[in-house]
Amino acid sequence: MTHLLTAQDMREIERSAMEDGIATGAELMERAGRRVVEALQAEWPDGGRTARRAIVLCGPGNNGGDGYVVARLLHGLGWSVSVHGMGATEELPPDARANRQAWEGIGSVVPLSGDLRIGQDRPDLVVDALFGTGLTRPVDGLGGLFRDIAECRALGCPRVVAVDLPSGLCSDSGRVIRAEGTEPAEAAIAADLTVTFHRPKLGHYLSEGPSFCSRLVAADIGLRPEATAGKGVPLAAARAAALAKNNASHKYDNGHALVLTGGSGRTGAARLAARGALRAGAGLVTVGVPASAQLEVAAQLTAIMLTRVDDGEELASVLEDTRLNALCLGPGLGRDRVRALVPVAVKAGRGTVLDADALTAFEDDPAALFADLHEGCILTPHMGEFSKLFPDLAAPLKAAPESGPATSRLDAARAAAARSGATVLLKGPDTVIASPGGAATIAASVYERAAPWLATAGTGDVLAGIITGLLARGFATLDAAASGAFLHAEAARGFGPGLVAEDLPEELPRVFRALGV
Ligand SMILES: NC(=O)C1=CN([C@@H]2O[C@H](COP(=O)(O)OP(=O)(O)OC[C@H]3O[C@@H](n4cnc5c(N)ncnc54)[C@H](OP(=O)(O)O)[C@@H]3O)[C@@H](O)[C@H]2O)[C@@H](O)CC1
Ligand SMILES: Nc1ncnc2c1ncn2[C@@H]1O[C@H](COP(=O)(O)OP(=O)(O)O)[C@@H](O)[C@H]1O
Ligand SMILES: [K+]
Repeated sequence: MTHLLTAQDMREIERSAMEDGIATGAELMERAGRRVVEALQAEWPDGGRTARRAIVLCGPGNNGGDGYVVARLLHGLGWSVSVHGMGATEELPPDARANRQAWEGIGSVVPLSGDLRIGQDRPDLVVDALFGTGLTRPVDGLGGLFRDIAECRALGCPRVVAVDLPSGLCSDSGRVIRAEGTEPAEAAIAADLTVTFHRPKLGHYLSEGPSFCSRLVAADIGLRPEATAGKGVPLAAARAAALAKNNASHKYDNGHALVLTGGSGRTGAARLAARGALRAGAGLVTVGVPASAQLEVAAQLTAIMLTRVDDGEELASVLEDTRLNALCLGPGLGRDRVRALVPVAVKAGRGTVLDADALTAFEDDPAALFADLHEGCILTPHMGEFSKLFPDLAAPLKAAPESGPATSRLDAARAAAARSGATVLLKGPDTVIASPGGAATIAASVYERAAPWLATAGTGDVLAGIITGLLARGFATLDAAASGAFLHAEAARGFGPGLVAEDLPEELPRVFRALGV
């Protein structure tokens, strides 16, 4: 399982490797530079040409130090290399200084100026080794150069390789550190290939990170895997063994999910959720309908059952059947039904997914919702819904982050979980999931797992249903949310272009089979 690290985690791992004599800083830097060169050779094997030209941009810290190693190695491979560096040699940290001096035995270091324009030179490659995990404030005075690089890159030349992290990006949040009023494109360098070391960082997966990294390689620099134990946030995955059904089980062993719907004409969302719950493997799924929608829903369902739930009292009486062990409220529910049903549902103490209307209906008084939430509850907002329930936590995500580490979507989800007492799943290509105790996971549909066809109406309803189905099957809360988000994205990837929400539940059997369930 891949764990995403913070910059602090990485510094600790590096420090303990040096203390334990696993490697010196100089060795790690040499390996880092070498891995970058190997990765770019593997990425662009068209390098048979002899007269290749690279511009290497080196910052004032150890990221710059990696850059001087890359410059030296490319030179050794016959590249024509020009190096533009920040800071005076004697002010660089020791390993970076030594590598700059080694480069100065080969070529010169031109002081980096914001007036540099690579368009005139047309290099084949730009190596961005300005800033990595140590960026703490907006990059000053290089906006023109960054724009120039972006414009040339858009024309197909040069290729840009980022050392560890695209400069300007915050390693912990994936957000571009920039002054209010500046554009991300003038505050960070977008890369074609990003080569990071040991393990990916949170910033490679969150927010703008993937679009600035483009492609990500995590290269081994000889740090021990054990050093990472207990650190980082796992990427969500699903386990075949947990998803398999016991051969001796009967339907009630796999739980009974209840999905509440709104009135006539707005039952599609709950039906999508119910289908998601059924395909996720719940033993039974029932839709709770008001009188006005009974015929409409009955005409549309077959394997899914139906029960009348007109008000809170009826819901309480339906929930006397303790075999109903997982509830889903929100998709298409309507504000009035939310107010009537959500308090009853939450007080019943079952695994409960609250989505859509069940969140926004509490916009005026989120505390009224939070008062009754318990550890079996999962809130599944997208950013708009999140902003309504947690406006103060959403605000820093909307403002330009002027210092690093910047508040991340993960920080916001963790704070929301702690405040609400429920697991919070904040949706997006970088879905973050946090439980009230602080445990978290990231279900990212980025890089080779991109699932852009999920951006269509109703897919969130299916996600709520899949998670409800897993809760019904007995998955622990965080696991249900994480596995559900993973399966949902895999279903979208499996179906591919043209996906609409209805396709997602029907794709799940193929996802299970591919996982070896
Ligand atoms: N950890 C590991 O295991 C390994 C790490 N390795 C490499 O080290 C990198 C981390 O190095 P790092 O800590 O020196 O930070 P880095 O990103 O070079 O920047 C810090 C410098 O920039 C400065 N500075 C910051 N913001 C600025 C701004 N806006 N404008 C101007 N200056 C600014 C800051 O100055 P200060 O804030 O101190 O004033 C400081 O001088 C990491 O990304 C990886 O590439 C590898 O060698 C292999 C093993
Ligand atoms: N570009 C994207 N890449 C990956 N997943 C996405 C993308 N856009 C949306 N999604 C996912 O699709 C779902 C959309 O849910 P939501 O916004 O609630 O839509 P709806 O309310 O129409 O069902 C979420 O699971 C979200 O994470
Ligand atoms: K960099």
